[in-house]
Amino acid sequence: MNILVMTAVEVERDAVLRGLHNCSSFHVGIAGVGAASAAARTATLLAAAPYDLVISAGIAGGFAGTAEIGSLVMADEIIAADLGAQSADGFLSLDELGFGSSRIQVDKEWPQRITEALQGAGLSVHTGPILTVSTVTGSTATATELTKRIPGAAAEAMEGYGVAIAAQYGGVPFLELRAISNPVGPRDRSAWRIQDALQALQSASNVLMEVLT
Ligand SMILES: O=C(O)c1cccc(C(=O)CC[C@H]2O[C@@H](n3cnc4c(=O)[nH]cnc43)[C@H](O)[C@@H]2O)c1
Repeated sequence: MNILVMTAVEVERDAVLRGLHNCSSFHVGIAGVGAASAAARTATLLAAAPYDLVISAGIAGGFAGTAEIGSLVMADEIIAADLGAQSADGFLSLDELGFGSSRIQVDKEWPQRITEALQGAGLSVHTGPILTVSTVTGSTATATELTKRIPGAAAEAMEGYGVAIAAQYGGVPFLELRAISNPVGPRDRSAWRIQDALQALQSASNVLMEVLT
C-alpha cells in the first residue's frame, strides 16, 4: 500500500516521519498553510505517483469539552466551515447556495480501524467533524457560532478540505487525523501546546504505520 501524508509545515512532517521510522510505504509531503495550497500540492503529488490513500495530518484547535490538548481527532467528515456567504439570516454554506458541498464524508472503514488501534495504543482519540477554516478562530463568539452551526464539531485546522478535494478528484480515499495543540476560542498564543501535539502526532503516526502496512 502506498500512502501519501500531507502536513502543512516542516515540524509536523518531522513528527510524522519520526513516528513512521522511514517506512517505505509512506511519502510525507508539505501542503503549506491553507486549503488552496494544500489542494494544489496534493494534486501535484497525486499526479506524479500512484497512491492508495491520502492522509491530511497535523496539529489543530480542539473544541472545548470534545477534544482536549494533546488528544487526537479522526475526521468522520471534513467541512469547509467558512466557505459560503454571509447573509442577514446568518451564514450560508455552499450547499445552501447551490454550488456543490462544503462537506466531504470520509470513508468509514479506515478511520474505524485506525481509531481502534490508536485507542489500543493508549492514545486519547475522538471521532467527529474536522472543520477547515481560512482564519484561525480567535473569539468565544466565533467558536460558539461554529458549534451551533456544525453540531459535534471536534476540531478546526486549515488544510483538510483542500487535501480531501484533491484526493476526491484523483479518485483516492482520504482521511484527516489531527493532534490538538490549542483550544478553539479566544486568541492566546501562549496557551498553544505545540510540542504536546507534535508528540501525539508522532505516536499516532507510529500506529498508522502498524495498521496500514
Ligand atoms: O499564531 C498565529 O497568528 C497563527 C496564524 C495562522 C496559523 C498559525 C499556525 O501556527 C497554524 C499552523 C497550522 O496549525 C493548524 N492549526 C493549529 N491550531 C489551529 C486552530 O486553532 N485553528 C486553525 N488551524 C489550526 C493549521 O492547520 C495550520 O496549518 C498561527
